[in-house]
Amino acid sequence: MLAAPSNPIPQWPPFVASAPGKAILFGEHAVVYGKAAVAGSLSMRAYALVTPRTDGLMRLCLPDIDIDTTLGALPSAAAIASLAHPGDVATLLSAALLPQEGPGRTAMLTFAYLAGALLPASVRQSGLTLCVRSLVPVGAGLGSSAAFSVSLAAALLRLGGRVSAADSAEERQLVDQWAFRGEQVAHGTPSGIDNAVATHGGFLAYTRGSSPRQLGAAHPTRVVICDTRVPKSTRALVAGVRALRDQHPAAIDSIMDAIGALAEDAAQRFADPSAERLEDHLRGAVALNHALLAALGVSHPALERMRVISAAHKMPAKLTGAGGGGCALALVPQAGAASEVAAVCAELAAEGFACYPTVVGGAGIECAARVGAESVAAWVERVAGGGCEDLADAFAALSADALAELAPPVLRKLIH
Ligand SMILES: Nc1ncnc2c1ncn2[C@@H]1O[C@H](COP(=O)(O)OP(=O)(O)OP(=O)(O)O)[C@@H](O)[C@H]1O
Ligand SMILES: C[C@@](O)(CCO)CC(=O)[O-]
Repeated sequence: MLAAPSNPIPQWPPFVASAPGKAILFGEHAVVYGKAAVAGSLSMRAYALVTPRTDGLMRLCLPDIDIDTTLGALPSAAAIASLAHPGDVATLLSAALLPQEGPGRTAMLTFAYLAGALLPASVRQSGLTLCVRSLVPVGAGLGSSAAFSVSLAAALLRLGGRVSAADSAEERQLVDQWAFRGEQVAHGTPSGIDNAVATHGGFLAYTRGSSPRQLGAAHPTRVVICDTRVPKSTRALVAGVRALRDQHPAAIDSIMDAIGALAEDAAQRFADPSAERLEDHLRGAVALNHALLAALGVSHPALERMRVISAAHKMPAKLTGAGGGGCALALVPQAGAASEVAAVCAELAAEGFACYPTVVGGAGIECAARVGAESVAAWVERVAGGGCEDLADAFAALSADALAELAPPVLRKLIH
């Protein structure tokens, strides 16, 4: 068990912990079976604003999923430590407090687990408001749950005095470990790749059970992420692949080996100083990886339609995440014109898909009580137009464009 909370911050100003979504470039599903996967962080991020209270309440304000609620007593750290699996946290809470099912239930359980384990007594007594806003679409295969868990774990660890800016290797490792437990609450048996990318940022090669490896010079890669808006369940898709493997073990294991080989090869090539050579390689490998995933039964007609459209614009694409709907990513040639990206997005939008032209390979977790020269509180008040009674309410109402201003400066340079 990880060490108990220590050295709490006695008085604290509002601060924001933010973590990115992820796109898996190679290796989804095979990673569950011990193969390598390569993933990168997105410029789309979750932002958790934490503000102090004095009434002892825990307010959880999650406007993206229509939750604004106040939790009474949290489970004790000892009760959390005694659980056989983080997902059992529901047994420590009153059923009347929780929605029966859905994103709200999962998010509240994740919060109860991490806050119960990590919040020091002083903050439990005084209370807090947590408001999470995210530009990562929920449940689309872009790691919204990991972005949520990582920003939450970092915020709570900071309140316990165990993390400050979350910028050292030690602090990041701690955030990653706790965020993984948050992911276990949400997903049962996740591989850990999503929380590793959301914590460390850049590009990572990951094999279950080993520490993630940061990759090479990591040329930031232009992509179009396309959300087919077809709902999917990661848990059900992973279970479906397992059932297929039970029926055809040798064949499915060969597919897993092939996917793993593509990921390993790509991981090596990320060290290539030539962005052109890397791009050439990735374009072929992406198409091949998608074909193998389709053989596992995790594609969907909407994903195939997306691939046809993007291929016509010379942008090879693959599903990213669990598949079964959700998202695909198309590689944009580094020399591709903005008009070509706009054209492919317009065609995809005409199919009812949501498009996000973005960059893979940006920053990981960040924790800060300042935005440039301003305090977080002053920044929220100014951007919200001033006169806010409640900082969390103002934050909840900010536009997506305003939120994007909170992205780390390095990332903002890449996006614009
Ligand atoms: N903006 C948010 N506010 C609150 N909770 C969130 C938010 N975004 C994600 N979550 C939490 O994450 C869960 C979504 O997890 P899910 O695995 O379905 O999607 P994903 O992480 O986007 O996809 P994948 O795991 O395939 O990448 C939600 O049910 C909720 O608990
Ligand atoms: C499908 C999967 O490989 C990726 C989901 O983003 C599941 C996992 O790794 O936990």
